[in-house]
Amino acid sequence: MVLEEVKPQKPEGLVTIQNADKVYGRRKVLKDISLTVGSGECIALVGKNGSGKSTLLRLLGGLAHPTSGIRSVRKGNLSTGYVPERFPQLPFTPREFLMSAAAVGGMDKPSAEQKVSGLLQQLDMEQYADVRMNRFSKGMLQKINLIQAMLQRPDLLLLDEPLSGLDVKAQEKLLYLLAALKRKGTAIVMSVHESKLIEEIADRVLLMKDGQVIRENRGDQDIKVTITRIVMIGPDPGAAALLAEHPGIIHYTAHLDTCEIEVLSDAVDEVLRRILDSGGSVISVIPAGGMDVHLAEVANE
Ligand SMILES: Nc1ncnc2c1ncn2[C@@H]1O[C@H](COP(=O)(O)OP(=O)(O)OP(=O)(O)O)[C@@H](O)[C@H]1O
Repeated sequence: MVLEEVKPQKPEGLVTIQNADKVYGRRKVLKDISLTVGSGECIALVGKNGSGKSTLLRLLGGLAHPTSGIRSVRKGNLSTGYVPERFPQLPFTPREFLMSAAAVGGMDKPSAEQKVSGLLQQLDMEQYADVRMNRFSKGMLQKINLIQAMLQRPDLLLLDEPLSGLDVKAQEKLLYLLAALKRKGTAIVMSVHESKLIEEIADRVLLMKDGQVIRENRGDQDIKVTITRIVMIGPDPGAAALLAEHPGIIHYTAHLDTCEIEVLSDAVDEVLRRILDSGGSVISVIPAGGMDVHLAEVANE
């Protein structure tokens, strides 16, 4: 018996960017980016503030054009949903806003009403459907932001920090909605730094630094990408700036007395060593699972 070799199916390319640069003024904020997004795949973009994640999302969505290089999309219609990082406080109600977004997208009124109500309900926003959004909190605005992008079951969903402002319950619901969309074939590209979202739905993780993709991890390569949060005191500003350059660090937030950094877990040992070598002290290390390991407690055992 001859067994036919079954080749794994490559997802259909929805959008491709080839050797793209993006220049703003005299600054090259994206450098030689090449990326194909296949249908139904989920790509997470991680990297420090200013590394180019939002710009790449806008390029993929055709909301910004590459200064050089090419963006091409598959033949036919490509419907795209985009969740920007910040959503304005508009003087409309969610129902007014979402119904007009649906109409602009060509949805008929009965389907739009059904979809809008369903999504508002799923994200616990039904009771605010007719309240003006200029009184909404950041999390409430983010939910409306997400609903407008998911309304028409887009082929490509671009999410800029989708969990930002959402409480734990809303995050869980969003994860569920995104996983369902992905199963139905929607491609998702998201700028993200929560390991929960990465672990549950990302097929590929691209680490960006200074406008370049410096590393790519694929789920099928069995490389687990998890993020660990380290809270520390110090070190002095010079050493802190050097530390922040470490490619494993994807987020660096300085508070009044402490610094909080998010680190790819495989770089944690090296980063901890650097913190201690440069005179900083570590207050806590919080691995992806959310278990808070207090070093002071460990030291006292
Ligand atoms: N419209 C613009 N005009 C000028 N500079 C811009 C513009 N958009 C982005 N930039 C610059 O491009 C660089 C990359 O910005 P981008 O927002 O893509 O980074 P990011 O990784 O998404 O950061 P963050 O995590 O803070 O959102 C930054 O230095 C930013 O100031």
